Amino acid sequence: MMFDRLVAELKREGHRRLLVISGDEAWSQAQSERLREALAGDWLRMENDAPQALKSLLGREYRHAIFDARRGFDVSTFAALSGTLRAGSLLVLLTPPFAAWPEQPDIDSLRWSDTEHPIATPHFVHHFCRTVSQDPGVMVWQQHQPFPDSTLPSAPDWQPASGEPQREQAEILATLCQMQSGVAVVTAPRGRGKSALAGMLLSRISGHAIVTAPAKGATDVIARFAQDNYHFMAPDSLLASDQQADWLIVDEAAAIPGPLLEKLVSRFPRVLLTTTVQGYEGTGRGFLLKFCARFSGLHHFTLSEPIRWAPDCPLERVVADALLFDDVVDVTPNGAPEILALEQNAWARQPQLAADIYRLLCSAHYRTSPLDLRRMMDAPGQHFAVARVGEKLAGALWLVDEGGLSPELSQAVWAGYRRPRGNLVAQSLAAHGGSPLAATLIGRRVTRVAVHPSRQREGIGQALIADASHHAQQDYVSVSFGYTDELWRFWQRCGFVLVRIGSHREASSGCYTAMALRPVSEAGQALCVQEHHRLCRDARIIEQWNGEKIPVEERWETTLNDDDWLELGGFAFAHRPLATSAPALTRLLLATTLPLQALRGKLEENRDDALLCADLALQGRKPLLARQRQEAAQALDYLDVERAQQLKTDILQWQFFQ
Ligand SMILES: CC(=O)SCCNC(=O)CCNC(=O)[C@H](O)C(C)(C)COP(=O)(O)OP(=O)(O)OC[C@H]1O[C@@H](n2cnc3c(N)ncnc32)[C@H](O)[C@@H]1OP(=O)(O)O
Ligand SMILES: Nc1ncnc2c1ncn2[C@@H]1O[C@H](COP(=O)(O)OP(=O)(O)OP(=O)(O)O)[C@@H](O)[C@H]1O
Repeated sequence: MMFDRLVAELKREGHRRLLVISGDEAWSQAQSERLREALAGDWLRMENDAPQALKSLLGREYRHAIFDARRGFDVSTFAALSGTLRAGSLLVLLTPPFAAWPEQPDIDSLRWSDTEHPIATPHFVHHFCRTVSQDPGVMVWQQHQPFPDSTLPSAPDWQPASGEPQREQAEILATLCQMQSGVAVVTAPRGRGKSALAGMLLSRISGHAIVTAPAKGATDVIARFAQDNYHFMAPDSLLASDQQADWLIVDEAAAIPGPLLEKLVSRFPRVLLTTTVQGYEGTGRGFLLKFCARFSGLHHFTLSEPIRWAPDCPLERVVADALLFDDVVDVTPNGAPEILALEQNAWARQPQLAADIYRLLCSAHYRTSPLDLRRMMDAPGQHFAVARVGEKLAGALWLVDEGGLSPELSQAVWAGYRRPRGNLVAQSLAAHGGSPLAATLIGRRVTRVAVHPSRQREGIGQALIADASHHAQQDYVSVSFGYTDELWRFWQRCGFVLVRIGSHREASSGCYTAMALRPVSEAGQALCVQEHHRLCRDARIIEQWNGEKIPVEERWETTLNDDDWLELGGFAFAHRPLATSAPALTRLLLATTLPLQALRGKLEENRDDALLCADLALQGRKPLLARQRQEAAQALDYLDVERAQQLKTDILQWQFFQ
């Protein structure tokens, strides 16, 4: 009965609330089941094992839900779930007993910590428990304790929206209806009426319009408001078709891969994109930073008043507090900054400062999500630095330890036999570079760096990086970033040397991945020189593969050297990828007159894999690659059989790694 009254009160006020049930398995299960029986609703139930759940939650609505975080806490899905709940809903969160929780391994950590087994996440758990315990809007029900007092000061009655455009919606509609051409974007947090607005636009225009979205089920609200003018097509079939229309409407645009979206947008005279701006993956802010930045005449609108629920909703507030969704960049930090290095215990000792680091990185980086928050808080090997002006942040830097693999494992990574999790740059140096021992060196990778927009180009970024390199007890500082000329200029100014450019554009950013090093020790210096030299020597071939100009001094050579022999051994006798070995293979082909059809077809004639397979009567890519490896072995034997056999014996040893 008590819950009936609570829910009736929430409905009257238009609010939703969080109920945390914390106790042992049997007790918390029993309480959640009792609640479910007592209250009518959808009672959507989720736990950590639903990786696809997040996308399916955008644009939907439910009454009441249970999130089971007892084994793992996927906070992005938790936040997404909270956004789907209608006014008058409870979100029930099941957690372990608070006293045991900080030490309990969290299976969600397997997604963001490069450890073999799940780890305990004490910093996050303390932060979360502190947040919910201090928030009067949250009911925390602990086993062996009475149900908490659930009363809050009474809020006014809520008037749900009538169906007519709300004030903010009406203003945007008026502008959109006048728009002759161009791209408009509407961003807002959850439940502000973005989709309804898109539907209202459709019902008001006379021309033909197409709606697209990552999932059709998520466009119900648009369809409802669009009346008769609703024509949905999935993004890929729309791209494949030659459909024309006066308007293209893209709902949840940030969840569509950038390059696909770009092609779609360029085909229609008027485009409306809507997207959620809240920190979980695949959503908004990054979309604005990265995708929308390329349209000069972009019209950007925002909606701030919630419509799915009333303003000041207790559930919305606690989720934003727990996941640090709110912005900090509005305040300009004036004055000379002081650089300060911080370790992970800052989350316990100076939680406000640590939270500000995350917020600043979020506001500047299109990919920063709650996964990063959890990684920053509890994954091993994380370090930070800030440029601080009083209590405010002008810049923040996040670094992670890498490398230090055993020689055996590093060689196995070089040969392509092993690819353990983590160590992004350190492993890449071994897997794609010239030195089988590269991953034994110790590096510190810059995961993210950001300077407050009003304080950029003052040398703060450079000072943060210089300080990190100065403290480092290691061989090098590294960075992996989506290549743009501006960013590369920054890294160059920070003393970094380019060592690798990826062979594929990243789907999310449309950029090639670049890796660069700033050597610290002598061993780091030697590795840096070797890899940079290799890049210069191979640049011409890499450019042919990815069609991009590589910003290094090209030093193409046609003859095979010792590095090439090793590389070719790795390709012929082990599992080095073709793209990595392509420059050395190109030189190998120049050194022999053997037919080597599978290699020449690919590297000299640039033939499609399918055609090549048909010509050579091979059943697909795997047999083709096996043939290419055989041909490389044959050519090495032809050039110097003794050397080739010795190389083969050495490299084959590396697979017997325990
Ligand atoms: C792994 C990663 O984090 S990669 C992504 C890096 N971060 C981002 O892109 C977030 C948004 N950007 C930022 O926060 C900042 O612009 C940063 C971190 C890239 C640079 O920080 P700042 O403090 O602005 O750079 P700083 O003033 O130290 O620049 C040093 C030099 O780098 C070069 N540089 C920096 N920014 C730029 C730019 N936008 N265009 C061209 N050159 C640049 C310049 O040569 C500059 O020296 P100058 O101003 O005397 O010509
Ligand atoms: N003007 C309106 N009158 C009546 N109901 C409205 C109005 N605008 C929006 N709604 C309703 O409010 C709810 C939230 O709207 P909508 O789904 O458009 O928000 P959204 O910002 O797209 O949310 P999400 O990011 O969660 O998808 C929906 O149930 C929708 O039907």
